[in-house]
Amino acid sequence: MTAVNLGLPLRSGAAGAAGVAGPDSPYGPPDTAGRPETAELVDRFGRVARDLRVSVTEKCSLRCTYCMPAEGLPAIPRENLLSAAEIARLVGIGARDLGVREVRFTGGEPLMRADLAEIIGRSADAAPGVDLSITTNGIGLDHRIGELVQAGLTRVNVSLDTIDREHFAALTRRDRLPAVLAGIRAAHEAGLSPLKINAVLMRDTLAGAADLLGWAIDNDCRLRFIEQMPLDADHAWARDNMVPAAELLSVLGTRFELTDPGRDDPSAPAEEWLVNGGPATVGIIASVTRSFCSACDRTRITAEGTVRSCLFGDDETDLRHLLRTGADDAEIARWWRAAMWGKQAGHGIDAAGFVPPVRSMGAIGG
Ligand SMILES: Nc1nc2c(ncn2[C@@H]2O[C@H](COP(=O)(O)OP(=O)(O)OP(=O)(O)O)[C@@H](O)[C@H]2O)c(=O)[nH]1
Ligand SMILES: C[S@@+](CC[C@H](N)C(=O)[O-])C[C@H]1O[C@@H](n2cnc3c(N)ncnc32)[C@H](O)[C@@H]1O
Ligand code: SF4
Ligand code: SF4
Repeated sequence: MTAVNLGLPLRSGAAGAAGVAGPDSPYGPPDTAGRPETAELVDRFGRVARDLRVSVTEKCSLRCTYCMPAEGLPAIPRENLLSAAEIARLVGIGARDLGVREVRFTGGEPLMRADLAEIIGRSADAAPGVDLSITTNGIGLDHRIGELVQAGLTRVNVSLDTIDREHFAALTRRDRLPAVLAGIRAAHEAGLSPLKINAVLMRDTLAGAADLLGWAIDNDCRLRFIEQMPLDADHAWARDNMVPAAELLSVLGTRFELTDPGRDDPSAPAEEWLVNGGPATVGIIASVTRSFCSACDRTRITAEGTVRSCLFGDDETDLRHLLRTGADDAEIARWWRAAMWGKQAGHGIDAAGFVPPVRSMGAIGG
């Protein structure tokens, strides 16, 4: 798709989207030739997106080396960020008109939005009965958990790569491990369950992986390791250097007995293993070596209000313009469906000539 600017900065902007299609584009809407007449978010490969991930900010309290540049992402101008009311309107359209069944708020760091409780509360009103969760680094969660749960938050995933304080500070460029642990404790005390922990698997974290799993089991957390993807802002990822799931399994196998209970949901990114016969588990999100793209059920909205059909797909479709120029819900739903019809088959990391997307993980929303 040719890059089309609708008031969003292209390539040079806050988060650097590559190509943005939208309603006043001279190129018109995304191509929908062959799309069946269905309300749902279907694509050319027969997949249906029902899991919505909404990025609410590019800001973050950490600078994880596998995600952000040391200086953070360029700030998105305030007027380009979706408001709480705009986010809730899209969540409502997704749930009511497009078949969305669960919504996850992410970022950047969602807790950096002072109005996160308002975002969740308005979304709960707009989409009653839909699961509303966050993926967070946990910093400050202890101070916010009450208002978030009251607003309608149903679940929390916290990212934590190591329980060694010095190692944490090196990986995240911030000495904030105690704050993350306080956030995890607060989520437990608030009764949010299951509490999942995401750890990015790297050469650097492999040695501490078994310790992290032992800690997670002792602290009633469901740990999942994520294969590192080429979505770091510094472009340091290298296929030859990444740790594949199989290597992790053999390392964990020296301390724990792992059994594979079989994958029950093919579109869930994590494959679960029973630890020492269960009930404890460890999950592995093998995005690179055992990709789940063929069963992908995700649709994404960026903090600036564009639909991003795939983590690795730079073509985006601008809904913010529609939201701000009086479009009705049916028109917004039509554009969203069109955007998803064009979703690519998969990440393509193993294809010859693979080029990472322009936006990094923190700018897309994990
Ligand atoms: N390749 C790929 N990876 C994804 C996708 N969604 C999530 N991931 C990876 O999985 C990690 C964990 O995602 P979470 O935000 O915890 O979401 P989840 O695993 O769907 O969460 P649960 O529903 O709680 O299991 C992300 O940080 C990504 O690294 C996706 O659509 N594609
Ligand atoms: C981008 S963060 C946003 C939410 C929040 N700041 C957090 O860290 O949970 C979402 C998830 O993406 C993961 N992530 C970031 N960069 C990644 C990469 N290059 N490969 C795999 N996962 C990555 C993080 O570990 C985190 O679990
Ligand atoms: S992974 Fe999350 S916490 Fe770490 S830099 Fe990226 S957005 Fe921030
Ligand atoms: S890389 Fe794209 S197609 Fe594959 S699972 Fe992620 S979002 Fe879905």
